[in-house]
Order: sequence, then C-alpha cells, then structure tokens
Amino acid sequence: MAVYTDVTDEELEAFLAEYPLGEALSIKGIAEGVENTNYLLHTETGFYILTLYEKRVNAGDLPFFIGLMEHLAARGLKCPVPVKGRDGQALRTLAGRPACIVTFLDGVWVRRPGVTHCAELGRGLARLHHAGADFPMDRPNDLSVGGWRPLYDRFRGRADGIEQGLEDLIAGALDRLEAGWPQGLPTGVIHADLFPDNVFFVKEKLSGFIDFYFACTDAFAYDIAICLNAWCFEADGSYNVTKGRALLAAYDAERKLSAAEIAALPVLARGAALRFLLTRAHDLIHHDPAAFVRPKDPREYARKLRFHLGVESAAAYGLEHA
Ligand SMILES: Nc1ncnc2c1ncn2[C@@H]1O[C@H](COP(=O)(O)OP(=O)(O)O)[C@@H](O)[C@H]1O
Ligand SMILES: N[C@@H](CCOP(=O)(O)O)C(=O)O
Repeated sequence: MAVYTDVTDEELEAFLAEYPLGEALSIKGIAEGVENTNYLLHTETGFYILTLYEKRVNAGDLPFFIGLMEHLAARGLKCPVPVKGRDGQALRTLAGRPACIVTFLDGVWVRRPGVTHCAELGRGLARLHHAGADFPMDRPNDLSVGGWRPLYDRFRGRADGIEQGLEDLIAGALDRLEAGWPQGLPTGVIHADLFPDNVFFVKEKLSGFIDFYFACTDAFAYDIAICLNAWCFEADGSYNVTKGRALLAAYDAERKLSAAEIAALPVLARGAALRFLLTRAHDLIHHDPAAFVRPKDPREYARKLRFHLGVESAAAYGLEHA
C-alpha cells in the first residue's frame, strides 16, 4: 500500500486553508502506487488527488513535473492539472514532505489490455510527444544507459539469488547496450513509465495519463519501446504481435516514425527491458520487509530482455514498413 506518510487533521486543515477549495469532507489513502503517498481528497468543491512526494523523487525535479502537467493540460492532453493555492503556487510542504493537489481524472486502468487499448495508447503517446514538444524545461533521464551500471553495482553479486543466470544476462546486455546505444534520435519530453496502471480508460477510450514522476527529456522512440514492453506481452511471456502492430500503427499515424527510429527499436526495446529489470531487481534486493509495498517481479523483465536479444528488426514488433 502506498501511504508512507500520515497527515493529521490539523495539518490538513492548515494546508487546505492555502487553497480556494473549501473544507475537507473526507480524505482516504490510496493503496495503489509505489513511489509516493496519494490520498483521495473530497472537499466542498469536488474530488482531488493529494500527493506527498517520497524519497525517490528529487525535490529539485518537482518544478519540472508540475510545470509539465500544466503545459500538457494546456495543450489539451488529458492529465492531472496541479491546483494552485491563493499564492499562485502549486507546490508546498505537508507533513514534512513536498506536496501538491492535482485534479481527479475519471477512468480506470485496464488489468489486461487488448488490441484496442494498445491502439488508443499508441495514438495517445504520439499526442503526448507532440504536446510536450515546446515544453521549455529539460530533465536528463537518469535511468537511461548512463545510469544502469551504477544501479547494477548496487546489487551486483546478488542477482543470481533472484534467478540463476541473471548476472550473466545483465552483464552481457549492459556491455552491448553501452557500446551501441542509439544517438541522435528525435528527442523531447517522454513519460518514461507508461505502464497500464498509469493510463486510464473509460470503456475502451483513453481518458488520461497519470504519474509523470519519471518524465524526462529523451528519445521519443525509447518511450515507445517502454510501452511495447509494458503492454504487448502476454502473461505466459510471449510477445503479442497484433497488440504491437496496433500500438505502432496508431503512433505512426499521429507522429511519423523516422527510418532511424525504426532501425533503433530493437536496441531501445532491450534497453527498456534492462532498465525495468534493474530497478525491479534493485528494489527487490533492497526491499524493507516492514514496508507495505510488494516489490514487482524482475524475472518478468529478464524474460522480455531475452526475447528482445533475439530480435533483429522492428518488423518482429509488428511495424509494417520496417
Ligand atoms: N489524477 C488522478 N486521478 C485519479 N486517480 C489518481 C490520480 N492520480 C493518482 N491516482 C490514483 O492513485 C494511484 C497511484 O498513483 P501513482 O501516481 O501511480 O502513484 P505512484 O507515483 O506512487 O506510483 C493510481 O493508480 C490511481 O488510482
Ligand atoms: N512501472 C514500474 C514501477 C513504477 O511504479 P508506478 O506505480 O510509479 O508506475 C515497474 O513496473 O517496474
């Protein structure tokens, strides 16, 4: 359960006094999520999400995340909008944590996305990339190729305890990716964590994106590679090319992929698989048994990485003109 920080009635009352939202009618901790504390807040003016940023979020990055949500929403993308207090600020402190209220998004996330959801996602992702194109701030991706080895070093020697052979898999993939990571691809704001739990749907229509706290400046095609990993594999570990085709065709119809992006897709997909394998393995090994959050399974991403290591062309992902 992702409620790391409790808020007392007095703290909430003083916090809310800074906003034109009326008094609190109820506040409930949200069990879902991993990184931050989220509350569903009901006030006299409606429902909101109150987020307290926990240790993995660098406070210096918050103006980027808050500014990005404001920017994307102003361009018509459906995402939470930070609510400003009477002083014009969206970001302040609550219970010793940086905190922000954002608007509530309707919809639910889909546990088992189908082909139609993947097409909606592809279209939505391309729109997100277009909407972020003129966002003036930069945030380097600290979880791209340059960040993987230092992360691996924090649990090197313990990977085979998760699964026999993991150490060789990671070391081999790291060497290859560091030597051949694509450069010069079209770049801009990417979400970088667009898993199904961060995309809301109403019936089969995408109703919005949440959780922009890994967003950064990086190659657009890397965001696509993250989505192929997170949306297009089945529970048995197989890649569903029909889902991949739907995602890629819908993206390409909205934002044309360049030849360089298409050629880079297999390497980017390996990198995306390694990135989530590393963070999951790290979080599992360093897991505090007293914490409520259940670590995600790194072996799922080891399987995906092995699949991508055997892919030579984006055609294998379902891209028609690869
Ligand atoms: N703007 C929002 N509107 C509606 N629900 C939200 C919103 N933001 C977060 N939530 C709820 O909170 C949960 C956790 O949010 P998330 O941003 O993924 O947390 P974390 O950053 O801790 O992973 C979501 O699954 C969703 O149920
Ligand atoms: N999507 C990541 C973990 C981050 O969790 P989120 O709740 O912030 O999306 C993974 O699956 O490893």
